[in-house]
Formats: sequence, structure tokens, C-alpha cells
Amino acid sequence: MVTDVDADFTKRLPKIELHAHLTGSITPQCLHEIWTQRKLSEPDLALEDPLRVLSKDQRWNIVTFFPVFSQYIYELCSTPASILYSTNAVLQDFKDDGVVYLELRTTPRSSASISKDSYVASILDCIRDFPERAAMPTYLILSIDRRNTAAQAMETVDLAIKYRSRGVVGVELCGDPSKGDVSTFREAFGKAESHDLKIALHFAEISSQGLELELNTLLSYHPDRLGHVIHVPEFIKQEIIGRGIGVELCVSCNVQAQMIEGGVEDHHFGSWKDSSCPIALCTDDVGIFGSTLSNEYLLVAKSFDLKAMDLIRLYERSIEMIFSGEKEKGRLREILVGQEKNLTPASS
Ligand SMILES: CNc1ncnc2c1ncn2[C@@H]1O[C@H](COP(=O)(O)O)[C@@H](O)[C@H]1O
Repeated sequence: MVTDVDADFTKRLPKIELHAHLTGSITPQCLHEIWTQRKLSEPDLALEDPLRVLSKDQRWNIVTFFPVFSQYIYELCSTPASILYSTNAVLQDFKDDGVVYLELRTTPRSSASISKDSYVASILDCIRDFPERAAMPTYLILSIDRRNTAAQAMETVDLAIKYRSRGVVGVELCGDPSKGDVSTFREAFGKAESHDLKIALHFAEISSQGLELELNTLLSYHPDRLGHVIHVPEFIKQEIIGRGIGVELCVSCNVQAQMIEGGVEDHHFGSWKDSSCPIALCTDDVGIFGSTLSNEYLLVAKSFDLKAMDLIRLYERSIEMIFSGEKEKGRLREILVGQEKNLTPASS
């Protein structure tokens, strides 16, 4: 049977998003609305229009990319109102794209008008109050930035422990991969593990001196999932496969930010898809790269000649990677059964 995968199919396909940075998932349009509001009350606001800063013509690389957060979006979304507005918009966007289970991640941050603690609590409030929550259960992962100190990382782990009963399922390590020394976070990840929090780590995003040592250190934190996994030496890849660690693959991000050589067809998704590891396609920062999760499924289908059934299997494979437990896994397995008719691919 020959099947056609098109944009309509990948949108209808139930999808699981496991690697989405909250602040990077805000669309330029939503940021523009926040900017317009702020301009009304602060005409001297010295920030450019997000539609220009994050225009489609903008070309990113791993160096130009990180300052967009620290020097721009954080400045723009610094008030409780803008954080609530943008978080609601992000939840709605994932829901509208056909996401049926979401794990958002975010770095607790403070500004003049919000503490780290209330930042986390406000986002959990948004998730709790999101009207379509039943159709898209959403959990939170708290991010440690590579530039953090050991004490800041510990503060994030403590917040994760505090807010666990409200839907925080784990902690992760992110941020500019050229910065920091990952061994700084040994104690923090040790505490997270001892409290049964799940652990996700950005892994091998750039090829650097001392990379093997860094990767071995990261693996010693017993991660449940690894993100990006680009510059992975073969023996470490075998270790990941041997341990069955879940791999989060962010195709458009890696291509657009020139983190890999070549295009989608050259992405390491091609080799991981045939491994025994659980894998999940993820958007990373849909607000910046402009590629929704349904578009990521479409891109890999076209570039790797995947049929509708292959995409359904991909969805099933990512179920094993979720952090929230068996009840949600059961629900996600049942979703396909309920949607079989809807998903029946066109046959020839
Ligand atoms: C190549 N992709 C990436 N690699 C590493 N870290 C990334 C990232 N994309 C985003 N972030 C991390 O997520 C933060 C923004 O969201 P939150 O403020 O936490 O919601 C960025 O500051 C960066 O630390």
C-alpha cells in the first residue's frame, strides 16, 4: 500500500512534544502584541518590533541565537502580565497543532516585578487554568542554564521539588553550549535524582575541546533523556543505546541554526530512527524557527521517505519517553485506537 503523508495528515496525527523551551515557543506575532501593548504605556521602550527582530528572513547560528533570549525576549516578557499572556498563547498554539501531550521547559527567572518562585507558580497556574487542558495534559520541566552557579542550579532543583505536586516532572540542563562547566551541577542533579525527579540534558550540541569529558560527566548524572545529540562519538552513541536513554531530536532548529552540515535529509534523525532508542521529534523553539511539530513530522516524512504508518509508529515510540508516568502513557496509547478512522492513510 502506498500512502501519502501531507500537512493535513501530520496535523491530525496526535503528537507528543517533549522538548519545547517556553520562551522560545512564543510566536513573533504574540511578542508583537505584547510589544504593542507596552509601547502604549511606555512610548520610550527601547526594544525593536519583534516582527522585525524575529522576521522569517533572519538567519540564526549557534552564536547569534542565545542573545535573542537574554538581551531581547526576556526584556520584553518581564512582567507577570506578559508572562501569562505569552504562556497562554504557547499552550493554545501547541493545542491547535494537534499536540495531545506537552512537556514545557523553562528557566526560572526573576525581574523587578516577579520572583523565580512566582514565575514558576504563575506558569503552573496557566497550565492548570488552560481550558483545553484535558485534551493536552501539560507538565513542566525546570531548566538549569549552563551559566548558572552551583547554588542557582540547586535553587532550581529546590523549586522543582517544591512544585512537583503541581506538575513539575523534572529538571534539565540547557543554555549556550560554549559556556560553563557541566561538572558544576553534579550536586544539583544528584539531589534531583534522589528526589525521583526526571533528568533531561542538552547533549553534544557543539563540537568542542574536551567534549568527551563533558559527555561522560553528563552521562554520570543518569539522564532519562538527551536533547539534540549531534556531535556524539560512536562509543557514546552505543552507551546511549545500551542504556535506552530517550533522544529528543530537533530537526529544524539544528538545520536552521547550522548546527549540522546540510539539510533535513542529512540530519542524524536518519541514523537514530533505526536504533532501538526511544526517540521523539521536538520543536525546541517554534517561535524562532517557525516550524511547528506537525511540520517537523512532515519534513522527516518527505526527507526520509516515511509513510503514514511510520509516523504513527514514531508517535508510539515517543510515548515511552514521557516523564509523567504510566497513567498518561496509557492515555496516549489509547488515543490512536480512538482515532484509527481519522488517521487511516489514503491508499492507492
Ligand atoms: C539549540 N537550542 C537550544 N540549546 C540550548 N538551550 C536552548 C536552546 N533553545 C533554547 N534554549 C534555552 O532556553 C532558554 C529560553 O527558554 P526559557 O527562558 O527557559 O523558557 C534560552 O535562554 C536557552 O537557555
